[in-house]
Amino acid sequence: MATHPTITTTHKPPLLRRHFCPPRYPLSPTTPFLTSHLIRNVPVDVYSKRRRFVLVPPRAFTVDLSNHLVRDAGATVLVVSGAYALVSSFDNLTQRQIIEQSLSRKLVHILSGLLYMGCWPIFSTSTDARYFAALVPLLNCARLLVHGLSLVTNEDLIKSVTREGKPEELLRGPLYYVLMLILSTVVFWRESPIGVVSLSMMCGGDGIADIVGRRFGIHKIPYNKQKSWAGSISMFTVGFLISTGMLYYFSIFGYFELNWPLTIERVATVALVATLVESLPTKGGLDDNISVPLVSMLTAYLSFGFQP
Ligand SMILES: Nc1ccn([C@@H]2O[C@H](COP(=O)(O)OP(=O)(O)OP(=O)(O)O)[C@@H](O)[C@H]2O)c(=O)n1
Ligand SMILES: C/C(=C\CO)CCC[C@H](C)CCC[C@H](C)CCCC(C)C
Repeated sequence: MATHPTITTTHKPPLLRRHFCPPRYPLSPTTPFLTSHLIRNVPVDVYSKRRRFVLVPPRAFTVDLSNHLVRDAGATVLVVSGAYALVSSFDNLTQRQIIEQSLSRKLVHILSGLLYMGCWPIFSTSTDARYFAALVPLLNCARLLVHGLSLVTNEDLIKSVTREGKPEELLRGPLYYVLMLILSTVVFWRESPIGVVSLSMMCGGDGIADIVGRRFGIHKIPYNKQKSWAGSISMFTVGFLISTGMLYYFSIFGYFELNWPLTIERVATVALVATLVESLPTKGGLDDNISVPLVSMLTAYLSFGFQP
């Protein structure tokens, strides 16, 4: 039989947490665990003073914790399957010559990161949720390494995400891309506009610059004959629109509240700086999948402030 005190109150858990978590213990989704730990180890005098509040059976918290684990593990499996399905679908479209390999690569570039972010609300509110989410790009990172180093051959992956069909290409753009997804998920997650805007610029903005620039980029940028006005203008416009749309999406879930006139100015600044950096000549220099998200993070950090 359980030896814990019985529940004799109608107070809801948040109230209990307030009583049992002194200010030095942050109220976070892991608080239930800390709370049950504190209750069991609470010194006797404090315990007796607050006897009427020593009410929460640790079992309830264990169930709460395991609910989060089940939900996050399920969400991870779902998103990993989604990533696998996306890459296979584009391989299929390329094989059937419905789209060119270069277009497939850019569509995977645009869609995978944006859909990945779009899935973030599926994860629980636990503080560990971001690490479960980061497992998705991490597994893809391992997949790129294994195939990029030719330890295993997978034509699907190579055909849908490389330009020339060489395995070693997986170790450049696609690898940097998933590394940026991991970085942003772990550092910013869905609670900060910084990560959301930076990934939107990398996926949406940079991806569209290539698609539009290759097709309509007749007028080249004076300082970089490889890039065009059409590519850069579309990067700025689409990057700005996708970033704003993503921020709106996350604000609907209540992850952050934004002052919209100010947010629009800030997103426009980030989009402008990212577009300028993307337009620079980078022969042998930093890949756009590193420079665009990093410079966007820095600009967003300076304009939004850090809200991890
Ligand atoms: N601002 C831009 C960006 C890209 N492009 C077009 O898109 C092509 C690919 O650009 P980019 O992605 O920057 O080139 P790479 O780094 O070589 O390719 P990738 O990022 O796909 O590895 C360019 O050759 C150019 O035709 C453009 O016109 N204007
Ligand atoms: C071609 C790419 C970059 C070159 O600029 C992108 C490579 C993408 C990866 C191989 C796959 C990444 C998958 C995402 C981490 C998860 C997507 C999940 C979603 C539900 C489809």
